[in-house]
Amino acid sequence: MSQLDLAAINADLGRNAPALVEWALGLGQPTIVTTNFRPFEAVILHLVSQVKPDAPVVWMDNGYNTEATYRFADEVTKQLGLNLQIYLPLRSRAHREAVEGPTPALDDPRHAAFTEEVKLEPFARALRETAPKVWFTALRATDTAVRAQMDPVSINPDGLIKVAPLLHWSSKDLHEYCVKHGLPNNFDYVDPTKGEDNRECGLHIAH
Ligand SMILES: Nc1ncnc2c1ncn2[C@@H]1O[C@H](COP(=O)(O)OS(=O)(=O)O)[C@@H](OP(=O)(O)O)[C@H]1O
Repeated sequence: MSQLDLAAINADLGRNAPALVEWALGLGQPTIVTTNFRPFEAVILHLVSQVKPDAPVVWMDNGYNTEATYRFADEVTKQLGLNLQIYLPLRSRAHREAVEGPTPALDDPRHAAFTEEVKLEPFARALRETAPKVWFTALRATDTAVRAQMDPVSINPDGLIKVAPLLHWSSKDLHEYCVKHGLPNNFDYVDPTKGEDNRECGLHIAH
């Protein structure tokens, strides 16, 4: 993997999502797609599952999703026949809230531990158990300032190849893809670890 010419791959395929997906899957390496089932997630799930129907789709269900998100997760999983692998926090939401109360606010010192418990630890566990060499996300340059600086393909210090085929897509592009392919969408999405939009919670930065 160390021989990959990232600059050439990004230049040649970075703005061609289907070709980038084909290239990454063509490496023949263990692969995962992560999704939080936020708006437009059906696009990355469709792109990958069309080429590799059994690719593990990893979802950390933090227990705080909206009913619409749970319904969307079930609908898109069924429609695309996804190999969905759900990772849950080690403690239930009911247990946590009974002893610690509701979700801590962003400026609460307990917020970091909350994020670790409901998102980061389950993801670390998912990475250990699925041991991917290729990791697809639907990160977009417009999400945050950090993502605006990213390349569609990068390699983390552990050698994991991170692929973001939709990095340069607009919401209009994503919407049109959904319409063209008859894909469902979900706009009623909240992430309890983020108090505001455009905030990084450390999952993809840490990996
Ligand atoms: N709960 C959950 N389950 C599975 N995968 C998840 C989850 N939260 C984040 N992600 C993956 O990380 C991508 C970035 O999401 P976030 O912006 O929420 O996370 S972070 O700020 O990087 O921590 C996010 O981007 P998308 O691919 O667009 O969904 C996912 O790939």
